[in-house]
Amino acid sequence: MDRLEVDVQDAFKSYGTACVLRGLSMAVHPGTIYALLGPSGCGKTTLLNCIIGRTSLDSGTIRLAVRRREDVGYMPQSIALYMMLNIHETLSYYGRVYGIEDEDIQVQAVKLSQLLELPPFHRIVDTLSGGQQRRVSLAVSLIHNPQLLILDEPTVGLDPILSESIWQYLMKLSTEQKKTIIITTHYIEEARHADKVGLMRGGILLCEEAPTDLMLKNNCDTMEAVFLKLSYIQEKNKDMDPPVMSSTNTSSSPFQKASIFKKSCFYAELVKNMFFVWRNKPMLIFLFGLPIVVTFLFNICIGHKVTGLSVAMLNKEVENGIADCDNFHYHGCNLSFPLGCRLVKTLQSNDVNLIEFDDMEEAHFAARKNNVWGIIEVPENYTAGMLNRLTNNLKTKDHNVEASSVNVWLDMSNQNIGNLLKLDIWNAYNAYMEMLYVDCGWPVEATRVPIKINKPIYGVVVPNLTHYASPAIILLLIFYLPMSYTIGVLVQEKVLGVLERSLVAGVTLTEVFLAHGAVQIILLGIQMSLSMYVLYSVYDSPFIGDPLTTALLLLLQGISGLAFGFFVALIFDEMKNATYAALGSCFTFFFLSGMVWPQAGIHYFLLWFKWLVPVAYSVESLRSLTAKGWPISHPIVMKGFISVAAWILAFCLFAQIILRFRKGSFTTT
Ligand SMILES: Nc1ncnc2c1ncn2[C@@H]1O[C@H](COP(=O)(O)OP(=O)(O)OP(=O)(O)O)[C@@H](O)[C@H]1O
Repeated sequence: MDRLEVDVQDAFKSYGTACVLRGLSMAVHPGTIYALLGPSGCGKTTLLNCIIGRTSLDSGTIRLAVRRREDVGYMPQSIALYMMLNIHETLSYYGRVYGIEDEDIQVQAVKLSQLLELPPFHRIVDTLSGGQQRRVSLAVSLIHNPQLLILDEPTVGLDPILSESIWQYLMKLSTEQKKTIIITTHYIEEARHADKVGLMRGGILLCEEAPTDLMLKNNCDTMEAVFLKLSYIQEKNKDMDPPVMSSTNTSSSPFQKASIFKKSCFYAELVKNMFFVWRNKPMLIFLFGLPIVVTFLFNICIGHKVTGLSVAMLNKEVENGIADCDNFHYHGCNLSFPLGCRLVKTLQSNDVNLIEFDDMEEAHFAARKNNVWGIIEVPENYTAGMLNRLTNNLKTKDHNVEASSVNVWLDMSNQNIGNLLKLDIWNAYNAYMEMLYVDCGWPVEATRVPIKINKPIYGVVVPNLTHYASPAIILLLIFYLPMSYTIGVLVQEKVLGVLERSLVAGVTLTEVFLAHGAVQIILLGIQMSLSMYVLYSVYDSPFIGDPLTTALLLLLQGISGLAFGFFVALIFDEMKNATYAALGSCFTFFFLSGMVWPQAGIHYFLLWFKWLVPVAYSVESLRSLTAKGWPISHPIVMKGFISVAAWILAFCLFAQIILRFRKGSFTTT
């Protein structure tokens, strides 16, 4: 029996309930061109996918004379090229994936360029015409001079002259170099050039013969006529003896198991990723610009004193309201100066915009119209009441308590503004009272609340929200930037079919992840430095910890973002779904990270699930590192490191599980 280059026996393959290959057998001899013809949807691509190991058969066997992926050249139906690379980089990438030395790639690239009339090497693939891209795609499948060539519709959309020249080249390859070529095409007449034609319909081969023999046997002048005749016969007999799948006859991968890490593939991926980043200038600006813009905006917009808030003022103890306050001498133990005016002056010096009202009804109306954030009413006998209260202390009568109380109504619909105003009013009261006590030579301590807040153990006397939230903002940034970049790049590679093409060529997902990770770590280092510079140097967020430990925690957090992005990219094949997943997780992580509100205030039920958030423990850890200067051995800091490391491992494990579930959908068997 003749040795076969490709031998397919009783192949069955279904997608769900649709049976695409139904007991198909096919024999391809070495050094020949085999044209696989058939209508759209008859299963040609599925058959080729099974041959090259992109997916596996449900039943049946595929035997190849070649055992290594490097001996197969595959051109998919879609263009499946990296659009950002130029022609030379594209050919070099695939050449390296196949383990060819750079000098040999150069020689072969020049040869293919002449044969296929490729545009100049420096041209970026994205700028080429459809026909030019198809020729580059064909050159990619030939760059390593493979023994077996599998071409899925290489001539589709090409002009007849170019199609003819490609056929001539393929014929030369098979006759002179004894290469075996399997080619699918919709252009049935083109198949006359092949040594053997397989007419496929409804998942089976109607016949397998030399084109001239086929036409002779069927008494037809054209291949089209043969195909029509055989299709008609099959249609008539379709109910007779449908092929039955043998459950015992299962297929295994036709290729030798390759190692999961090859230096050449890693290097090819690494160089390709670097070119990708370098070519994509807008993306680069975004990647480096975003940390700067976010950290600057964060510091500019958050945690600052709110000034200029308007408040309605009804000062009933002076006849002409606030204007009268200017008529009194403010300083000294001047008890004829109405104390309400002291409150007014202190509030004004604190940038509260007091708007005078004579009538309480009007003041409320202004609050309802959102013109003021609250109303302050100083009673008619405020000063007398207050002095009486100060003098009589415990013996103060109720009417004096009433007279010495300033009434305040606040619009608390905005918690922050309401609380800030409340604080302004408390502070103004305390300030004017203290000043009065000093001016009159009374003991100042007597007016203070008898609780002494001493120098803080950590942090500053007046902490600010920016300092509190900065560890969360930097960690979330460092998590999300690599995550979104990874999702963007990998899902795009999947959509374009380039990831599959690389996997078919022998690249493993481990190499993809490591090469991608290596480039990401460089980007991450720059992003981290930029964010830290803005937060800790330009804006002076508290930093008394060890910079190296801090950088290590941030780096690990970045890698966990990268692993999460990889995991999401494996699950979703469409960009929009991956984006939804990223956005959904972003909001969840944002709230549970304790950025807006301390984690201790989160509902206890959710607190049980805090460990499910990859940034939850690291935020506390980073805060302790930077603001408290605790070492890595401190349990709180250590928890952050353990949590991030565990998440990296967990995401890698989840990715493995996804790969097992999705085996055959975009990974090679
Ligand atoms: N991953 C998949 N999941 C579900 N159905 C699929 C999948 N891939 C292919 N099919 C279905 O299998 C059938 C055969 O598809 P295939 O791509 O092999 O046909 P084809 O002969 O190559 O068609 P064409 O000439 O148009 O490329 C089609 O009905 C297609 O919808």
